[in-house]
Amino acid sequence: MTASQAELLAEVLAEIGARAAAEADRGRVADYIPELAAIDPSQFGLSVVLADGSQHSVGDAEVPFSIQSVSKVFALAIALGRLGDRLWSRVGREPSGLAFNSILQLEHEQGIPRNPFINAGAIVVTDAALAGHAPREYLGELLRFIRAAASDDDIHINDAVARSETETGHRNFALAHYMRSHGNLENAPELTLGAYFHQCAVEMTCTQLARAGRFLMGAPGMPRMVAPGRVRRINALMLTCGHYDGSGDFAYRVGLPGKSGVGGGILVIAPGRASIAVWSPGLNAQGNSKLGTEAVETLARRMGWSVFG
Ligand SMILES: NC(=O)CC[C@H](N)C(=O)O
Repeated sequence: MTASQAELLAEVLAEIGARAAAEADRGRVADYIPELAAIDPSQFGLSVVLADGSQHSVGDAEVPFSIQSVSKVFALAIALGRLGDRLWSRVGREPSGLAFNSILQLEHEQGIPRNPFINAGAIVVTDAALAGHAPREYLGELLRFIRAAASDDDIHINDAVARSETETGHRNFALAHYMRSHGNLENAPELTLGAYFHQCAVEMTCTQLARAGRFLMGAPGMPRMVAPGRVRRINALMLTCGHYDGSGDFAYRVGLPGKSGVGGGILVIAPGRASIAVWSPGLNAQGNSKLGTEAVETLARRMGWSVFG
């Protein structure tokens, strides 16, 4: 990065931070998971790791938050490592055009979820990643993967969040049981969901998450967790499916692969250039961070980082 680009990035981050602090309409915090309903919506953080390894942050970038569905990216990397392309007989690769927790398509499509990033798809991915192992072993592997990707051992699962979701996760239980009835879940729904809820309850800061995303940048010198061809495909799925029924809008506005979570975090990859983590707990109508989306829209536009040139 040249000195003038570094100057531009510093200017853009300061502008994004100031705008986020002043924003009155911050979206709505997810309240269907009681532990998340209590999060203060005034928070905002953003962190960027560049291809030269430098990291640049603004706002509450050191505050841990629940990464929720951003974890689906790491779970997918692990499941693909275990099963390879056999995974695609159990989950598709098409955008769903429906809410993250929708059950609608499963009946028409023989219990095969549209993609690995909607809840139904991620539950199948976790079920596949378990591959005969106990949830505790899988979660250990997931944490090892994330810690190695982030080069940071201080990343943990928040048990209170996992418990809170287990108690209220009736929709996810319905999805899991429905897929089990179609023979698309190998384990008992309670077992797979136990792993899934804990996976969603991983907590990270923006600085940690941006570092954990480095393996998806496809840039020299970054941690190599999966093969380059797989990195491209995970990015393709993030671009087309990473924001549920808001994926088209995110691609249009930001032009980069991204994966959101209902905790208000988004991991965004500028291939070859940057790994970006943004967090603001208030969500838009599709369950994606409102200020987070606006912030990466500004960042990508000002830095010229769209994958579409
Ligand atoms: N969009 C999300 O982040 C959803 C994840 C959440 N744990 C759920 O299963 O409902």
